[in-house]
Amino acid sequence: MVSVTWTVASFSLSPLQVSSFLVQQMHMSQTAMRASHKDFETAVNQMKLLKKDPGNEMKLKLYALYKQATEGPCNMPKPGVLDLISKAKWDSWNALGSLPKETARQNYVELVSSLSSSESSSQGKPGADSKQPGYETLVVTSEDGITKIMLNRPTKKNAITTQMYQDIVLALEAAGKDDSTITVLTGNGDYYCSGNDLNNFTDIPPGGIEEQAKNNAILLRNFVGCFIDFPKPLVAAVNGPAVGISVTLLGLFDIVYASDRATFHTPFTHLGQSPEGCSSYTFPKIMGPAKAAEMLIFGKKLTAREACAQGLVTEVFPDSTFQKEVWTRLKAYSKLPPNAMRTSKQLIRNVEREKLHATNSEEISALQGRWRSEECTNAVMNFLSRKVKL
Ligand SMILES: CCCCC/C=C/C(=O)SCCNC(=O)CCNC(=O)[C@H](O)C(C)(C)COP(=O)(O)OP(=O)(O)OC[C@H]1O[C@@H](n2cnc3c(N)ncnc32)[C@H](O)[C@@H]1OP(=O)(O)O
Repeated sequence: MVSVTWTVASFSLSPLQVSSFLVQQMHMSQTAMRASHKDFETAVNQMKLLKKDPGNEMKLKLYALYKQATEGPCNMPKPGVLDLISKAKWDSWNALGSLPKETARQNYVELVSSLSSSESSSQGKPGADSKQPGYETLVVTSEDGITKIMLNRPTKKNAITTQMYQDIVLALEAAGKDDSTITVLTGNGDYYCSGNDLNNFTDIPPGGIEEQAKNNAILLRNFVGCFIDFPKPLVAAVNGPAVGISVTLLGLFDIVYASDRATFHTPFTHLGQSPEGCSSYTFPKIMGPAKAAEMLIFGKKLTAREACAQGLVTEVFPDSTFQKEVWTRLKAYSKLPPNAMRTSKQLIRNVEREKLHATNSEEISALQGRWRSEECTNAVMNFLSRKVKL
């Protein structure tokens, strides 16, 4: 896939953001020393050396300032509403109005300088997203007969990128074949997972939205299929709030342990989308049709205790002892005879394996329609431009 992104001073820009910050930028440096062309060039080169992605919002600000500094006020025709990326670029640049080139240059230089210094002062600090060799955004460890797959984008609430869907599939395939007896999925940081990374929708291939919907459908079918066919006991350790696909998939796990800080939210309608992860089948079966409808159609958010009362969660632990209690319990389970556990899991899954795959296909074909809809486009744009928070 060729991703449609903008590259400004080495960063690809794929965001949707109309920021009031840009307007503030107009006034920010009117009294500051003017940056020379040389300072500007140095800042452009400095951007190439930054190790950490500064985030979409910042990249968008830099894009607009760069264009203003090099070309002056926005002179392009306004793109159509469905051309998400071009529209976001246009909005950002246009918001700078008649900001003089020198001021834009100065603001760009100051912004890059603040990014460079915050990067050097935060190096090595805990809490930042870190990369493990092999996987971009997962930490996979195997110990005491347990393979742990930890989502590792804490600063983005462990939102699942396209790369991450693929990495999770690879990690599950490897875990299914390794020596461990149990596999656990969990999250790093305060969230378990905030669901699909909505920026995935801004990565538009040459074939446009149609091709994007087809690619997403293939990705999702394979991803959910891996959970349906996973051969060993699969446990979710839900360490914090869970959103979207990270909630729907829980119906395919064998055990779901949750911290009492966790919440369970499936805001599909708000996003102009429809349920996935086989939840249109598993949720009504687990909690009954009325409760399932309230979650899947109306986006009702459940607390951990409510989710437990409705059968989606196996057991809730106090957040302060969550890790200790869960891992003690799992270590004990991991010593049980592995083949007997696998056989029991297979017997349970075989009863409905075909039904689950059929549900996966049906949900994905409904979603393909949703992804092409204006409801979905507008909802994603709203989130990425921060007009609403779910
Ligand atoms: C291709 C296959 C598709 C499969 C279909 C899947 C469907 C779903 O999963 S639908 C659910 C999608 N998820 C969401 O709609 C959640 C969106 N996120 C939020 O509403 C909020 O971020 C929050 C409630 C999860 C957390 O709010 P808050 O505590 O205020 O933290 P921030 O919003 O500041 O988040 C920090 C940082 O993380 C970014 N982020 C969080 N979640 C997502 C996400 N799902 N997609 C993209 N980005 C996300 C957020 O934008 C912030 O980034 P920066 O502003 O750059 O710091």
